Amino acid sequence: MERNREYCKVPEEELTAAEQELNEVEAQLLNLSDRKRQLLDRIGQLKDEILLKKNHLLTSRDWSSTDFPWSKKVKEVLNLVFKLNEFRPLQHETINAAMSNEDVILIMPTGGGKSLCYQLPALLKCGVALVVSPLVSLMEDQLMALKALDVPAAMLTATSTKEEVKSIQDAMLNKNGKLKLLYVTPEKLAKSKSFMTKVQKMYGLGRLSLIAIDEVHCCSQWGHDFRPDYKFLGILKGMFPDVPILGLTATSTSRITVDVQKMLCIQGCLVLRASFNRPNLYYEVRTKASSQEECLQAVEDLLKTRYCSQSGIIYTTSIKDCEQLMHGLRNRKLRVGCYHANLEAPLRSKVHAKWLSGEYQAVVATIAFGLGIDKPDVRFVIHYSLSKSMENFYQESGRAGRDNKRAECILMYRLSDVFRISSMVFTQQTGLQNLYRIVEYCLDASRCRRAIIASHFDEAWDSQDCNAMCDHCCKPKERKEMVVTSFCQALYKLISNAAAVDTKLTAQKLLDAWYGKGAANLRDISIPVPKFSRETGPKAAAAMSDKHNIIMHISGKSVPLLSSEESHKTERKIPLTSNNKSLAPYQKIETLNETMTKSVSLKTTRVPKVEVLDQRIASDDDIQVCGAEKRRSSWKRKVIVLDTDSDD
Ligand SMILES: Nc1ncnc2c1ncn2[C@@H]1O[C@H](COP(=O)(O)OP(=O)(O)OP(=O)(O)O)[C@@H](O)[C@H]1O
Repeated sequence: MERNREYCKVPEEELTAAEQELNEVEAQLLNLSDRKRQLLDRIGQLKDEILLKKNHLLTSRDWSSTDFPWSKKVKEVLNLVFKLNEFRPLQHETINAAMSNEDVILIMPTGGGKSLCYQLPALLKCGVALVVSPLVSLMEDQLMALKALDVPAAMLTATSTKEEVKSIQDAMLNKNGKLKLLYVTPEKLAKSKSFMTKVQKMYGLGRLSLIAIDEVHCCSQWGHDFRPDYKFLGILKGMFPDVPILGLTATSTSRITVDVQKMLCIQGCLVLRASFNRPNLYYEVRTKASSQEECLQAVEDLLKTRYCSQSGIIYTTSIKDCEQLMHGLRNRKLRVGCYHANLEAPLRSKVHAKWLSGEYQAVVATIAFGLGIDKPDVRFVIHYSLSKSMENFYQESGRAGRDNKRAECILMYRLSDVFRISSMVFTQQTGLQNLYRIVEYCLDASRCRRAIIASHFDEAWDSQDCNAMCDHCCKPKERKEMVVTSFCQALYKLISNAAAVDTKLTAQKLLDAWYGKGAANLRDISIPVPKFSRETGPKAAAAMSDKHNIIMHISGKSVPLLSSEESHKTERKIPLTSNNKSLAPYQKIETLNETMTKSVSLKTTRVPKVEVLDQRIASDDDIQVCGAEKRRSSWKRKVIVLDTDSDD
């Protein structure tokens, strides 16, 4: 009996001891995991510091010096091979950095002369430079220009013949080969193992002189042009650590640049950024009429008077618009051609050639007409509807005035185009965000257009820099600020009313109801008719929807309004019209019936953020603060500025 009790005591004691030890181990684990977290944080910080230090060191070097061992040769090649007298801003710096085997990201506006920055070092260095370029047509243009200068260059694409591939691969590995530049698409690099093996061999022979990556912003998901195959380029630095990488782009915000550095594993590299200001470009935003006829008339007037016998481009959003506008203008006896992705390549080349020769005054085009356009005397670029992002707009409008003479960039804005484009872009990761930046550019009724562009690209701006080269600085409008609380409440109420009676609500119907027009069951007599004109109404509505973080998604003609937090979750619930091909993948997810696909039930959408925001903007103090400090935070979105056509 006694022995038994003793026997029981042993496991009890052991259990207590084990539990105690477990507690101690857990406490230690907790301490260790705390320490692990601290160390990881610190390692991250130290890595950042090292990168920053490296970047400061790189940035503080005088890259424009003419005392580098290769400086004399650089000047000679510039004059004798490229037949140029002087460098343009940042070209010399980039070339010196590439010659020093540093990785560089060069951000230089379109037409600034980026190609020379890798072509010239490629000629000076031993071996072959690999140039990654996104478009075959771009590569062809480059090869043509290099051929004219007698520079040995070649390109490899998916359509290169076996013989071409063989002769290029031989040239890559031949110690005495003359080849200096090899253009390839990112797809070729990503998908052709045998080609990558040849590049590795070339590297082994010390013949890979540098890697230039054109349109490098395509690496970043934050960019407007993300290309999945660019992701593959991330392995290059690891494979060829001592070969300098030169990333080139015309458009990159700081966020995109950091992302690109990460993707390419060249964090802390030298970043050279040329000014985005194109002093010779005049920027203007015009209100676009609602009828097709009036829009055509407006473009006709511009082409026949202001731009009479001048050359230009008219950008449209869709192929259908492009063709319609071209026919409309031709019917009005204007010499225009159209250019879009659905045309066969020979036809596109023909249109391009006719435009270059002056046979066509303008090309009506989609964004397919862009990369590689190098006509110096483009005097106007008209955006027949807004672009999908500031980056797109800047790049497209930047095709004007490459000869540095005055040229004009006119954007025709109307609210309904915002709806159309948002339906095209809302499935893209940053599609709506990007679109709203350009909407802000259009809606801002007083700020210098160039200042908006500069701030978008994180460039310092002085109000004197514009030199009256935008519609606002040229003719400053009287500025009026309004508190939009009551307007938000009015719109919210109208939307709620429509939801209550389960009625479809289009943007037009919403505005009609606000102005006391349209279907009686959508109107609300308790809501005062706005005192500003009907033309200003859509601007105000769009300004509020954006500035108050209510995002408009369009599906067919319905306009659900969502708070930004909810938009992501709710996006997939938005039913789609069957004719909206770009959104087709989501249609598979949808189980909604046909009637639902034609109308978005407002009950399923979430609007109430308006009220929350309104409470916060109810104080006059708040409004003054945000008026004085517009960029401070989301609270900047409290006041909208309306056109002077408002009578209030
Ligand atoms: N230093 C220079 N002096 C005079 N002209 C130059 C100089 N550097 C480049 N150019 C010319 O400027 C034009 C544009 O150059 P390039 O095509 O390299 O520009 P880019 O920056 O690549 O433009 P995009 O982004 O549109 O491709 C070309 O006609 C080129 O010959």
